[in-house]
Amino acid sequence: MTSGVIEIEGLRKTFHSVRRGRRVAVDGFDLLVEAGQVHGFLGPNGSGKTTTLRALLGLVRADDGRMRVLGANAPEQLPQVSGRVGAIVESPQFFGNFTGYRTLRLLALAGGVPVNRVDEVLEEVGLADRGDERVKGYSLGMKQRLAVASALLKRPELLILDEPANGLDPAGIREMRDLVRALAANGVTVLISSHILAEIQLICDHVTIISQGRRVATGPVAEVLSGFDDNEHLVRVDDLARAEELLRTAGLTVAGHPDHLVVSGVPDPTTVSRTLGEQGIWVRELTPLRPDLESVFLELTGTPTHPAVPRQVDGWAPDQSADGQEIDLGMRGVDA
Ligand SMILES: Nc1ncnc2c1ncn2[C@@H]1O[C@H](COP(=O)(O)OP(=O)(O)OP(=O)(O)O)[C@@H](O)[C@H]1O
Repeated sequence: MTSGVIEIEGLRKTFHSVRRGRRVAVDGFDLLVEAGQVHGFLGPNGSGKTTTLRALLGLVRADDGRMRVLGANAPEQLPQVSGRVGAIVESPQFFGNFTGYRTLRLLALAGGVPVNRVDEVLEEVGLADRGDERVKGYSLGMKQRLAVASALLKRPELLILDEPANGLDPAGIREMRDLVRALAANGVTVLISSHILAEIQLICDHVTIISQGRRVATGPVAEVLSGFDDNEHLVRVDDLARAEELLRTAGLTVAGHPDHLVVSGVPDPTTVSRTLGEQGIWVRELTPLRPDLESVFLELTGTPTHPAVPRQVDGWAPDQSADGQEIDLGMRGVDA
């Protein structure tokens, strides 16, 4: 097994409820997060992200699979490493009448953290000048940052954030992004779950995509995207019809649009400009069309996975062992 900060192999979790029956939330899922990564955990609503994180942190019992956090078997050995892990997996609840400073001070005292750390974390999350205000006056973004501050009290090596941008306005999302980048620059490994694709693309260097409880892609963001690059180019010329005919005659795949053409399967764009230029058609625009995470995500998660056909993109074989034992590490967020 590769050594990572987070290692999950073959995680399975099925919920049974009288009202909703049997629901497979995670179906043989694998995840590897290595030191120093800002790793996006991406998937549509209900794809199993929160269940995976809750199982990893011992907040819900896994049915099957092997998990390790900072080398410790999860959840049994989590107490050995919990001081090195910060996690916000469920919406933190704060006392509205407490100030941000008082909230963190209480948490620091409860966690055996020196109280002078409170000012440092307020500074780190950009709340230094708002720490004396009551939490009930905070915006959602400020509350999220206060939650991150609480998770940073212990100076964690690993920070796990479940949907940190959820409900934030664009300014709040930008603040969260800057915060995560600053943490990563200080050497913190970060795992962020989200369904906001653009955010993952902007913040993360690595990504794992989950669909229906299964991993459908993983790797460096650029690599995951390049696997979906059809070498498409947008072409603008004055005589679209003639250009289309010439390119087709040259054996290229062309899609016509009202004011441009899209030529696919052309690694070298000079093929297009030469083919057209030789016939006196001058290219006004020739732009590569790169796939973004959004289109990759739709392609990967838009097709239902078949239970019998694993769609993992690399060679991890799920290991069927180690039953989870429920341990609450108090990492549900902040209960001040
Ligand atoms: N406690 C539970 N009891 C029953 N079913 C559950 C429970 N928790 C999650 N599920 C189901 O498991 C599936 C995965 O849910 P999960 O919350 O892990 O997905 P998610 O990817 O985090 O989604 P979201 O982005 O909406 O939070 C869903 O179908 C969900 O309804």
